[in-house]
Amino acid sequence: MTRPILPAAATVEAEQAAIAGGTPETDLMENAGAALARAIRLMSPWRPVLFLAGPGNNGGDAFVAARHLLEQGMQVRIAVTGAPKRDAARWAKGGWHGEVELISEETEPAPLLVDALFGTGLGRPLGEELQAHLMRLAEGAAMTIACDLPSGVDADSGEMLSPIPRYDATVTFGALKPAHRLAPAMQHMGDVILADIGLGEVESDWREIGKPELPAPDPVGHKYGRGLVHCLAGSMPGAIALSAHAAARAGAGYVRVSTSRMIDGLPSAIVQTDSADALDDERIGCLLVGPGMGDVPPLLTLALTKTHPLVIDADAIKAVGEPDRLVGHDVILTPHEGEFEALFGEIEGTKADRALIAAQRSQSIIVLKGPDTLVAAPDGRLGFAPPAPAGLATAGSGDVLAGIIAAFRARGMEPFEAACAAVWVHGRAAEVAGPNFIADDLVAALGPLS
Ligand SMILES: NC(=O)C1=CN([C@@H]2O[C@H](COP(=O)(O)OP(=O)(O)OC[C@H]3O[C@@H](n4cnc5c(N)ncnc54)[C@H](OP(=O)(O)O)[C@@H]3O)[C@@H](O)[C@H]2O)[C@@H](O)CC1
Ligand SMILES: Nc1ncnc2c1ncn2[C@@H]1O[C@H](COP(=O)(O)OP(=O)(O)O)[C@@H](O)[C@H]1O
Ligand SMILES: [K+]
Repeated sequence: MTRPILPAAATVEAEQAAIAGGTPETDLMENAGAALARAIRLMSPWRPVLFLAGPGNNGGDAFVAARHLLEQGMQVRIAVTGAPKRDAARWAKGGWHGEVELISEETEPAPLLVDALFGTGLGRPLGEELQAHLMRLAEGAAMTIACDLPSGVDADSGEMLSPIPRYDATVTFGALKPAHRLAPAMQHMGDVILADIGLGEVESDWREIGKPELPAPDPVGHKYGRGLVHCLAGSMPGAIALSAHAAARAGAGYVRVSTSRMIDGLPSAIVQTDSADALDDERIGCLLVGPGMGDVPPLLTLALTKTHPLVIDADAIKAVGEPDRLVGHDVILTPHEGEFEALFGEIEGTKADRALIAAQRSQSIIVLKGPDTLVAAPDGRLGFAPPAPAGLATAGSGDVLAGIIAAFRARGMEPFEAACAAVWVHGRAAEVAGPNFIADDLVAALGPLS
């Protein structure tokens, strides 16, 4: 099961629904604080802890967690910004019988810092002084954990309203928030641990992309049944060669490239053809256009005259012109930010909003790439990629991703599922490939993952 992701307002709605269903708010906070304490014990059983508690319910969670840890014999201190402003937080503070410090220059760091200043309720940047205390106390700690979100992060956009330290872990409740999987905040989260606090089954069209279930080869199937990927080569055939190779290693039964001249270095198993008729082959499970296309827009036009499922990448994205040209086709588009803006212009909102609006306008699956890749569907589904190595920022890695998507689509996966699965496999291939890999190494890593 993949982990649900909810924007801040929807999190509050889920919380309110649980309360309306008979779970008191204080029970939710008790569960959150107990889960935070359990995570702390698992990660660092005996380090003395300093909790920083803010005025809202994020701070309330800290008082509950501190009580649990003290009962378990740990050394715990708690330092606050002031008095709690919320009923549940006041209740939580009432259950704490230890000392309470006021956060100031005098506050001594501890080996383990837990930041429970602000969570989903952060409405503005931290005051300068508080922000400086947070940084100083984080620097003085051997390990840092954020309660729900690092304080300073906008839960929905992943923007940092104030600078924040890098945390070893973030413990969140009920559902992930978009910021856990959006740059720049995501790089500061460490491991993101999701705790069940009694909200029940959280329904959301937004989910973290998890390990996919790929279709198993039919024991009595043939190569076309395993998926025929057809690639259109353009003026720079090296890129489509990478895509074709990736498609083959990602389990397509047959990979073919339309090219007017032989491409060197492609495995012999990949068929090269200059026959125009090859494109009318009804067995084609996915047609890929764009990698290395160069300034040859008729290639995209040609692809759009066919009814095969399409992956449109790289130069071909810029050649689309108007998003509604894609309506009525079965398309997965794989833009990076530059290609996205070239096709869709400037769209207001968070990265999540922009990807969903683009999916609506083009009636296509949008794979909006970057360190925080998103997969958006016109029906509102949104997949958030788990973190992947920054080494993916290397020439040709996008071509490899396009080839994997085409293979999974040709293998019969539904377009949104195929794109999500490919993004997951691409990220794991980068982990397997180790440091300083080149795009060809990603291809080599695909076999066991696909
Ligand atoms: N959802 C759930 O199911 C559950 C949620 N839980 C927990 O609740 C958290 C959300 O709690 P929350 O809504 O009280 O907000 P929170 O983040 O504590 O801060 C708001 C307070 O800070 C203030 N304030 C804001 N920005 C500020 C700034 N820059 N500088 C100074 N002050 C600032 C703001 O007051 P203001 O001054 O704006 O009136 C307000 O008083 C959530 O992250 C999770 O940990 C769990 O308990 C269990 C169930
Ligand atoms: N810093 C990063 N961390 C993780 N993944 C990244 C990072 N930068 C880029 N990527 C991924 O690498 C791939 C790059 O694709 P693209 O920009 O099309 O490059 P190219 O055109 O060189 O193939 C995308 O899948 C993108 O999500
Ligand atoms: K926090």
